[in-house]
Amino acid sequence: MPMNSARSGRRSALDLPRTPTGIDQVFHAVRARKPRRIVDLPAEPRWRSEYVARDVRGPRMTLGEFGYRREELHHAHGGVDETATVGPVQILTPEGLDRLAEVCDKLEGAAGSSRFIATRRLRSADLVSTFINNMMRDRTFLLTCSRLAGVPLIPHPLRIPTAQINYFEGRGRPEIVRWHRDGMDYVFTIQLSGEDDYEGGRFTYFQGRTDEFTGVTEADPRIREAPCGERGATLFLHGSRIFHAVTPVTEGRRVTLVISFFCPYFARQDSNTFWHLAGDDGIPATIPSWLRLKWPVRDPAMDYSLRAGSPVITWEDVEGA
Ligand SMILES: O=C(O)CCC(=O)C(=O)O
Ligand SMILES: [Fe+2]
Repeated sequence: MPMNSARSGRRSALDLPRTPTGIDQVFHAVRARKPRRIVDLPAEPRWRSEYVARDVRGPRMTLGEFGYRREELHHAHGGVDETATVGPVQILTPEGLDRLAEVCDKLEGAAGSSRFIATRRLRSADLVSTFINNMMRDRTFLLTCSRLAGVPLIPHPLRIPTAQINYFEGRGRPEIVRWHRDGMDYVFTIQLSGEDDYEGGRFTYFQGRTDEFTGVTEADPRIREAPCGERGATLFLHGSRIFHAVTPVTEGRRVTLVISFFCPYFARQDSNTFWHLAGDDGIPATIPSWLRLKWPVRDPAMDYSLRAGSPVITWEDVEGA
């Protein structure tokens, strides 16, 4: 079993609030503001394909191990999309990680507060950072992510949620990630700080179906902690099917980059909902993105790659490892 049970901090993990749903989600959508644009962009190092680590492999859990039945999962290309978690793995070389951490540090001033899921975050980081944009659209990086998840992946065409930097500091109001499931299906979280840099900040998840989460108690052994303390630790999560949260950072500073991908072949099964997105970005910003996601296409790999400004990744590419 790749992940350890959360012994320490289990109590505080379940004390975390849950992301609003239903009518509360609509209130968030009405109040939420479109992500800010920053005018003075910091100078950045150049992204290089060599920053992608070689032969990235890690422990994997299936959605079956979370209680999902095969018939509930996406089927395509003779297989089942059943990867629940992979990792943590080191997806970047030490130098690549240093450069990415530098880039994310410099963007902190542009982060905005939110009470929806993560307390302080910068949405659409790839629209302001050429480094992150190029990293996410690098064919070697995309193939590495696709092979970890087992399906062809490109950056999500919704654009605003596709690259989010979360910042946590242990002073003032506690900075957390509420219990939530992501709107996104294919989510990689890269730790840009190491556990020596902060206290708290545990990545906690529920190893059960999302419809079993309500009413879960502190003693439930399915509340677990992912061992993501190492700097650079990258965890893949089938985000829409797994409840997860981050406990408050009580001291120091924790920074993560959360990148969300899209499988063009499963475009119709994409798990995002309009109100989940609008809860974070507001209604006006969500409408055009939503149309771009839902508009039918003829050739999914090609057409969605155009929408996401990404190289094309096909099933054949994933298999040709
Ligand atoms: O910062 C983290 O470790 C996880 C963040 C997360 O789950 C999210 O932003 O959706
Ligand atoms: Fe999340």
